[in-house]
Amino acid sequence: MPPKKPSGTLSPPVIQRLSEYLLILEQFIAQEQEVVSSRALATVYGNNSSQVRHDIFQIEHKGSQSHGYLCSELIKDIRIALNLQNEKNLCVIGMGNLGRAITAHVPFDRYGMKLSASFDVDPNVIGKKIGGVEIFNSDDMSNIIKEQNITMAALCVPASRAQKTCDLAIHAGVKGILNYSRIRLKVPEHVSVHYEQIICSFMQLSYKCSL
Ligand SMILES: NC(=O)c1ccc[n+]([C@@H]2O[C@H](COP(=O)([O-])OP(=O)(O)OC[C@H]3O[C@@H](n4cnc5c(N)ncnc54)[C@H](O)[C@@H]3O)[C@@H](O)[C@H]2O)c1
Repeated sequence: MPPKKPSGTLSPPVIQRLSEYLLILEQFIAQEQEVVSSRALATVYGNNSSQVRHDIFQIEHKGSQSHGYLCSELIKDIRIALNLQNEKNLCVIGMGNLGRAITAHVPFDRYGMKLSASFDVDPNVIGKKIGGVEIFNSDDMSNIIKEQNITMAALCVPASRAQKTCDLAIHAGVKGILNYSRIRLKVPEHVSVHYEQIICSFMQLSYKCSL
């Protein structure tokens, strides 16, 4: 049977909460807790039960609210809703400190993604493997992205190289970019960019701590 497709379009905040519920539900399972109420999930997540119920309602989960949700079934439906059933290939571009850390430590394979290649320009690292993933020469990026049907990239190059690298990756077929460099990227409409700046999270925390 072909894998089930996600049911519709979810908003970015709902997608973010669902992905975090998924991690919490996995912790419940690890602690051998089979059933969870919306209130318990909300308490751990830090929102309220009506928000949790509303989010779960959007993924057409058939579980019962009155007796709690079966964690394993809810995990299954969240994975379908987030389209984690169909494996997507991704790459890391720029294998310096950050690129190496992502390659070695992010558990992509548990969430329907395969880190199939990484790229750099430094001859000292090209040809090596980190976490079983080969570092290819950036000059070959276009061909390898096409050959391996890579649709997502983590961009970990210096800011001065980010736009050009991003353009090359998109031209080869990448549709989603997680951009760690500090510049805002210009991309065509069909491409999604997410920006990750750890320092911005600290700035937000710093602001809250100074109130
Ligand atoms: N978002 C965050 O929270 C965060 C945190 C740390 C660093 N950064 C940013 O991430 C990027 C990487 O940081 P880092 O500490 O790993 O730097 P780094 O200098 O250790 O690594 C950069 C790597 O990119 C490679 N590179 C340069 N041009 C390239 C190209 N055209 N194609 C492929 N590889 C290329 C370099 O050879 C090097 O290996 C920088 O832009 C940095 O500012 C962001």
